[in-house]
Formats: sequence, structure tokens, C-alpha cells
Amino acid sequence: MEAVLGLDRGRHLAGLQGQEGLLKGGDVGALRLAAKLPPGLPGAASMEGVNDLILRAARGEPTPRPPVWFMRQAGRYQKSYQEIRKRYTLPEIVKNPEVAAEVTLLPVRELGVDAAILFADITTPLYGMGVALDLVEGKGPVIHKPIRDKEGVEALRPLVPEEAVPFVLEAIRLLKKELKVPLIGFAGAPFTLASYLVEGGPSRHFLQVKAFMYGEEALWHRLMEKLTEAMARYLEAQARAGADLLQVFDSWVGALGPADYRRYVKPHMKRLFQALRPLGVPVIHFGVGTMGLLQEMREAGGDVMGLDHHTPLPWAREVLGNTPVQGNLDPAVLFAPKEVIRREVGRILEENAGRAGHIFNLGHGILPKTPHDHVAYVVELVKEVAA
Ligand SMILES: Cc1c2[nH]c(c1CCC(=O)O)Cc1[nH]c(c(CCC(=O)O)c1C)Cc1[nH]c(c(CCC(=O)O)c1C)Cc1[nH]c(c(C)c1CCC(=O)O)C2
Repeated sequence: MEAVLGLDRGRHLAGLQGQEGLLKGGDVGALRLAAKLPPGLPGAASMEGVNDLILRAARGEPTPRPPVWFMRQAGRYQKSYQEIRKRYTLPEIVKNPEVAAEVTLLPVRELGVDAAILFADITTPLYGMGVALDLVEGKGPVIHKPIRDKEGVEALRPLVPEEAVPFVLEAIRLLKKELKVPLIGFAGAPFTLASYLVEGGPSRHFLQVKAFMYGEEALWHRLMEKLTEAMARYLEAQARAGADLLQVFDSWVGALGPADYRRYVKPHMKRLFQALRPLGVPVIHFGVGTMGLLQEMREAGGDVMGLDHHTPLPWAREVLGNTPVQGNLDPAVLFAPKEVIRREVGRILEENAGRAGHIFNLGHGILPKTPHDHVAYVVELVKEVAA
């Protein structure tokens, strides 16, 4: 397995050098020494010479241009990923630190994005809590025994990251030796994980999870507490292993209205973000269909709010004040002709009007059949800002 990373190491470094060679004007400033990280984090020592644009933007500091990365930037739209997937299943990639690190590096090399995101799935830590599941192609996670009662909730084991996901922590340590951009660690938020655990798989109307939430309120909070505690431990372990930022994916919480969010979800999210605060690592809080929840989610916590493509950026800026934002190009725009991509990227940059604290991203993850050159084009366009 060493060969997988070893073989590509030279290419990776060559790619990065090429990328630096192309840097112009303001971008050079982006490669200055990283600002100090809080003590106790292993990432601190290895941040020298790292492109720290995303860390500065996450702190709300001015940058010569917005940093850019993409949710699901490693995946099936890449030929290189498809090649690796011919040899390994998704869980095999994740459980093999060298291969997971290699997949994490693919978009950094191929696109020149300003951050890497650890290659894993939101379901990865669930195995370590005693949940049996499959990742079904074209569908998503399928839980063997959905949680519907007290017995199911009690059967969930506390997560001990060093024992349950040592491969994730090892992948982070390997990546920190290779990367010249910050590494984002991530986890699913309790509601989004609960939706898979209770529904048994992806859902359209979230009827099972809502029935459980409304009908068994005490048990619901017990389930959310267990997931909150586990994800706090998981994210903490990722930061200690070297992750420079963390993103919490509450992908499906947009299924709830603000009153339900306040009652059934917000107290748990508050606890999660409180637990992460002492780590001193910026945390991005993201959801889809969450425009109506934005203020509640911001109150729950997070240093950066992820915006989906239904949320007007200027409106979000009004609502959020100085809180940094991430987003929010519609992933479908990547299927459009290049002139449209240029127009839409330009629109978002104009909407942000050069304000500090903007991380350029999509409003949700890259879709499987997205043309690779269109993704690369977005990176070029964002980098033009500082040219
Ligand atoms: C809801 C969710 C999941 N997983 C994730 C979320 C939250 C983000 C979001 O809202 O999109 C998070 C995730 N999953 C994956 C990553 C990798 C890092 C990255 O962003 O590059 C991340 C951040 C790998 C993956 N996880 C999965 C793939 C699909 C590719 C494959 O099977 O090889 C990848 C690259 C599988 C998965 N896992 C999940 C789904 C819906 C799917 C897709 C099913 C399909 O369409 O086949 C659950």
C-alpha cells in the first residue's frame, strides 16, 4: 500500500510546484508563513510555508482573493478516482490510510484548490458505534437495523476514536506530511446521522425520523446526546491528529422548520460546538435547504456558516453580520457552458463585494458526472481575482 502514496509523491510535489509557479501578484502573499495555531495542536509545527488563505478567511481576516475548495471534491467525476475505485470499495479506501490519503490529494493536485478534505464518509464513525451498514452506489448509506426504539438507542456504543477509527487518524497524519494547503476534517451532525439511523437510508420526507422525534421526545434527545458526544470525540481526535479546520455537515436538517430546530436539534448543536471551541480550530457549519434556519444555526455555533445555493449571499451577509460564509455556487452550474460558469462565479464574487471572510465553494457537493475541466475552470476564475 505504501507504493500507492510513494508512487504518487513525486507527482504530487511536482503538481504543487507547478501550481506555485503559476501564482501571481497577491497570491504570493498567500504563501507567507501561517499564523500561529493554538498550542497543543500537532498541526501548528507543520504549517510553515502552507497556503493559509482558508484559515485567514475562516477567521474573518482580509485575503487577496477568496480561498476555493469544493464539497465532495474527491469522487466519481474524476477519472483518477474511478481508477482507484476499480481496485477498492469505498470502505476499503477509507480503512486504508495510504489510499485514503492518496484520494484526498487528488483534487489538490488536479485542481489546485486551497484546502484538502479528508476522504471518509459521514457514516465512517458509525461502524465503531456498533452500526452495521452498506454504502449503496447511486443511493447512499443503508442501515441494516434502523433505530426505532429504546433498545436500538441503547445499543449505540460510545465512540473511542483511537480504537474505532485509527485509520482516519493515521490518514490525517500522513496527509499533514504531504500537504501545502490546510486539511479539513469533518463529521455528520447529529440530526443528519439520526436521519440515516432512524430512516434506515436516504429519505425524501423524513417521516420515520420525524415520527420518532415527535413521538418519543425523551428517547430522541438520548439518541441526539449519544451522537453529539460521539461526533465531539471524533472531531476532537481529527484536530489532534492534525486537521486544520473542521466542517460539520448537517446536510438534511433543512427538513425541519425553525421551531422544530430550536426544540429538537439546537441544544445538541450548541453542545457540539462548545466541545470543539477549546481546540482552537475553525469550524464550518453547513446544511442544505437551511435558509430559514440560518440564524438559529449561527446561534448554535460555528465560525463559518456554509450557504447552499438557495440562500442569497447578500441576504446571508445582512443576517450574519461579520460571521464568515462559505459558498454558494449551484453544483448544476458546473454542467453549463463556460460562459455561464464565468457569469455565475462572477455574480457570487460581486455579491460578496470583496468582503473579508468568504470561502468560495458550491452550495452542495460536486455531482458524479460533472465535467472535470469545468471544476478546474471555477478554480481559475476565483484565482483571477488576485491576478
Ligand atoms: C450525506 C452525506 C454522505 N456522505 C457525506 C455526506 C455529507 C455531505 C453531503 O451532504 O453531500 C460526506 C462525504 N462523503 C464523502 C466525502 C469525502 C470528502 C470530499 O468531500 O471529497 C464527504 C465529505 C465520500 C463519499 N461518500 C460516498 C461517495 C460516492 C462515491 C463512491 O461510491 O465511490 C463518496 C465519494 C457515498 C455516499 N455517502 C453518502 C451519500 C449520499 C453517498 C452517495 C451515494 C451515491 O451516490 O452513490 C452520505
